Amino acid sequence: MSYFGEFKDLIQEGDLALVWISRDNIKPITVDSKEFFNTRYGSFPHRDMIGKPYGSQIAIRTKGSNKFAFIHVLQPTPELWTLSLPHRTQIVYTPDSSYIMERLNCGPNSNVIEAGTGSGSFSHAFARNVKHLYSFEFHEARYNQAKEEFEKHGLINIENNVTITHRDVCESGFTIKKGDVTSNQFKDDEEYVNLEANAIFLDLPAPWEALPHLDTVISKDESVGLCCFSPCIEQVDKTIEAMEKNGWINIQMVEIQSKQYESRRQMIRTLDDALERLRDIKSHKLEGVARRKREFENMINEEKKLDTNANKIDKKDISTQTEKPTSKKAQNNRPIIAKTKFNPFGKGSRVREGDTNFQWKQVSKVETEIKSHTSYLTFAFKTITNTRDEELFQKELEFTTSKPSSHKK
Ligand SMILES: C[S@@+](CC[C@H](N)C(=O)[O-])C[C@H]1O[C@@H](n2cnc3c(N)ncnc32)[C@H](O)[C@@H]1O
Repeated sequence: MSYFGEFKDLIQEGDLALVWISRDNIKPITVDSKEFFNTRYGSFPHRDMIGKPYGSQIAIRTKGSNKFAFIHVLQPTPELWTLSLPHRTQIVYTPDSSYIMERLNCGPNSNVIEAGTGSGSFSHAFARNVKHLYSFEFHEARYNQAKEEFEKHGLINIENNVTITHRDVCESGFTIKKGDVTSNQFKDDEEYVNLEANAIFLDLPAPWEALPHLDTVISKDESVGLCCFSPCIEQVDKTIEAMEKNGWINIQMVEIQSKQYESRRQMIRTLDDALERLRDIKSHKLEGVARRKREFENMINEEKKLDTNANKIDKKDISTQTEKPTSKKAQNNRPIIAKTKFNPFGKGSRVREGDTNFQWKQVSKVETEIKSHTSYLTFAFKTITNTRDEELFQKELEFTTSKPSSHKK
């Protein structure tokens, strides 16, 4: 089983762990007892994490204050990796990848082709769920980075359920043979890899160029699913044309719009509330005008008094005596206005959500920050061998007809 799919209880030296700072700030670390995880709130020693269960909260005292700063140390999963990985390209996020795997019937018997590998976001999700992933990337640096990462994460290991190949799939197709730049370990008598793919995912700028190469590497005896991931509708149009030309059927285009809803109560505001609010604003306005007038008159009076006194004192004392009323002083003279009672339109004292003195209705609030790379997903299916296996069919028929029907009385 791959490292990403292997659950462990305790954090250990050398582990790849994900540090959760906030929902949109998750950082990967390799646990090393001599290292620190630095944040703007302070440094978290890795040694404080070792031996603690995954999911633990680690706290430190913040610099120069008596407060605490917290992080949580989590075990990597494909979903968390997607949120924390170093981006080398645009990536596929979980709302899309989970839907695609479901539509392509991915499971423990699936052999999947993925092109291109990019940042390996989707590769991690595929690797956990399928029998074998064949991933292709034509950018040399990205191929090397992804290969190294897959090895480190245990995706390319003894069980070997991921193969990554350096290849331009539009030009050279998907066949993997001895001598190719690939992570595949060929046996002595092996010349080719028999891909027998039954699910294909193409995240390429021109999937219509790669599509004609698929027939030689897909499984012949079952329905094979294909999904092309393209941001522009013009690309979708070209892809559909190529799918139809190459015998792919049941073509359907889908776009995932992921939204999260939060259920909460909202106060019901009536017309009477609105009228009361308007009266409130009007009275505040009048109070304000009267107050400012009073403050101005006070200031003039103070100045007059000071002028009279100034005639009686020495010149050298002037600087200490001529202090005009400051705004602070004016503020101190301000009449204390009684705190307004709650108004249901915003300002005023706070009311706890659901307070039984008010009326509430149930609403849903949309969270806008869910990450998803908006692209069109074009699905199609193909079965190469459509001829009936007569022998198998007869056997099935005999078996079905020989069974006593549960409907017969
Ligand atoms: C958008 S990224 C894929 C992101 C990936 N699905 C993920 O979730 O991280 C597209 C990748 O396809 C690669 N690519 C583009 N054309 C290719 C081709 N003809 N053959 C192989 N890889 C190709 C690019 O180098 C790039 O890394």
